[in-house]
Amino acid sequence: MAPPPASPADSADPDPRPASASAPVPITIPSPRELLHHHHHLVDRRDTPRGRAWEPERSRRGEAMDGAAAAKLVPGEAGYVLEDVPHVSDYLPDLPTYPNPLQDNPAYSVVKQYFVNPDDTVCQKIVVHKDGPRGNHFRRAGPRQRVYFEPDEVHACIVTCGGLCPGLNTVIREIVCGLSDMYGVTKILGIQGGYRGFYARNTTTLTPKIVNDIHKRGGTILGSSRGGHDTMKIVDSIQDRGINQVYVIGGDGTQRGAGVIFEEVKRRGLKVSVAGIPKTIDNDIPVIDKSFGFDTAVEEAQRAINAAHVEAVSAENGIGLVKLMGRHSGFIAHYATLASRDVDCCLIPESPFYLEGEGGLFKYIEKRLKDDGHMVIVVAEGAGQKLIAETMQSIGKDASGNELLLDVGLWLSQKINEYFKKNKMTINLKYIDPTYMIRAIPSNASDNVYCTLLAHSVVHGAMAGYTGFTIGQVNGRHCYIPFYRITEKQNRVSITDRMWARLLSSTNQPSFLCNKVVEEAKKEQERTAQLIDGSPSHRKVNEKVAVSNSGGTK
Ligand SMILES: Nc1ncnc2c1ncn2[C@@H]1O[C@H](COP(=O)(O)OP(=O)(O)OP(=O)(O)O)[C@@H](O)[C@H]1O
Ligand SMILES: O=P(O)(O)OC[C@H]1O[C@](O)(CO)[C@@H](O)[C@@H]1O
Ligand SMILES: [Mg+2]
Repeated sequence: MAPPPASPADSADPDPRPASASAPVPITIPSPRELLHHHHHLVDRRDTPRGRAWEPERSRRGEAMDGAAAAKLVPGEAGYVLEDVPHVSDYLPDLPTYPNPLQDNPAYSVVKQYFVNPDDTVCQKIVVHKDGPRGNHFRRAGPRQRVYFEPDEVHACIVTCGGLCPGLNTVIREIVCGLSDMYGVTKILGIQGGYRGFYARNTTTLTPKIVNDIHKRGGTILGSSRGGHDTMKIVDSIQDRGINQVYVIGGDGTQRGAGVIFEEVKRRGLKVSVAGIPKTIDNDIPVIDKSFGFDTAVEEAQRAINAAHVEAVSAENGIGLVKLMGRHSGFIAHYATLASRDVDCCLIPESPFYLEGEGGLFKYIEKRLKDDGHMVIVVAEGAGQKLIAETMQSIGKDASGNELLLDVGLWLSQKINEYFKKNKMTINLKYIDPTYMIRAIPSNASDNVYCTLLAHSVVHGAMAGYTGFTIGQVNGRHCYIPFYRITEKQNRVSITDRMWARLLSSTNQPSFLCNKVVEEAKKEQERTAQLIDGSPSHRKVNEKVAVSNSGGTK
């Protein structure tokens, strides 16, 4: 039988969050827009491609931004700021806590210092200057000595939303096994078909036995969907079913949806942890080191690039053209190109290119064919969309409001063929589109381990009562990140970064950049660096703290 609950007041709990008496008192800064004013994405995202994507649900997005408005910023010495995540006890202050059952688990009890220190945080910016501020930190993930849910009390659910990605089934498996093996939880529901499954589909019971083999399969055993996020119906379903831990696996849209669910759960005063596991094959989620499935995608892309290379070298003036995924962020194309070394040109959404004239793509292809007799081009699906739109009509949006892309691969094939026909030069172009084949495979070994750790860390967080957070690896350490930090901007390839320069030097392709584009890209990088550094906002936080400590006003 579980030991009786200890009241938060009299327990000698070394962890539970409003931490020890000596720890800095968390302050709630009412307006992060003010604190993070230099970060334009937070102000109004209606004009950004992503902002537009959510227009049908703008009111909900508005609510999600309230999560940011209640940012829990805890300042410390030398410009240190902890950007903390919400906790169920923030709005339900008298909840009992329980000893973590892991302490009696033979597998884990041998680990020295198994429970993480409650004061551990993970810094967002790993490279700092001697006199620079220590910067932004997130709460370190991991098991706490005391938890806010008894195993018998937990009724968890898992949902997967958005596009497929290698590793989804591994994450599902490891949430189920983590809950069961580490915490003795037995009630776990699978929500079918994404968010709409909460109110429009039957649920599936998930047990370690049922999920035992699923990591060997691609896709998600729960199914997924776009659109259909009806907050009220979803939270009604959570409430009616008595669900108290919600694990949401998905991309930026999904995490935004989870943020809204969290706000509504909080408004209703429910003891429910809402936790996200970021998923996107595009690797476009900010803050975290990389998203799961990305490694697998880059590895699988090699097969398509190899095929393109073989085709190209075997024909007269052979051109192998491979399209890879990457709606707004060209990471897969970038890394697959760097890994392969057979690629002569990589085109990504972040780096505009042009076809005609000196320094354009056609002249470069011509030169490559004259020099080598063949070439391989990798293009990310979101590349060149503006160019294509000059001659083709937009094809609308998907159910979630994401702009549907025009097929850059087909368009480019046609343009290249036309150009060389006009110039009376024989070419043999083979276009390979492996996009869905790459996305649908199971995760590789390294992603399997990554997914396992993410799943276990998210379970520890929910059991400890944290909510409104996404689990993420930052500088190699797992931590709990507030939803709004994951959704406020997009991770994109920086074309003024050393990594992109490495690619340019490996392919020898033209940079296609005029000075104006380079300057704009540098400014954007500067803005992003400031956000990551957080120095202006941290100074503001510290100023505010100093003012409130001295009782003064400014
Ligand atoms: N602002 C929002 N508020 C509430 N729900 C949202 C919001 N944005 C997206 N969603 C919901 O999240 C789900 C997934 O969104 P979307 O289809 O954009 O995929 P995603 O999670 O971004 O993943 P990916 O783009 O990597 O495939 C959809 O059901 C959508 O309705
Ligand atoms: O599954 P769908 O709706 O065709 O979406 C494809 C999109 O999903 C992603 O795989 C993930 O966002 C993108 O790379 C791609 O543009
Ligand atoms: Mg998305």
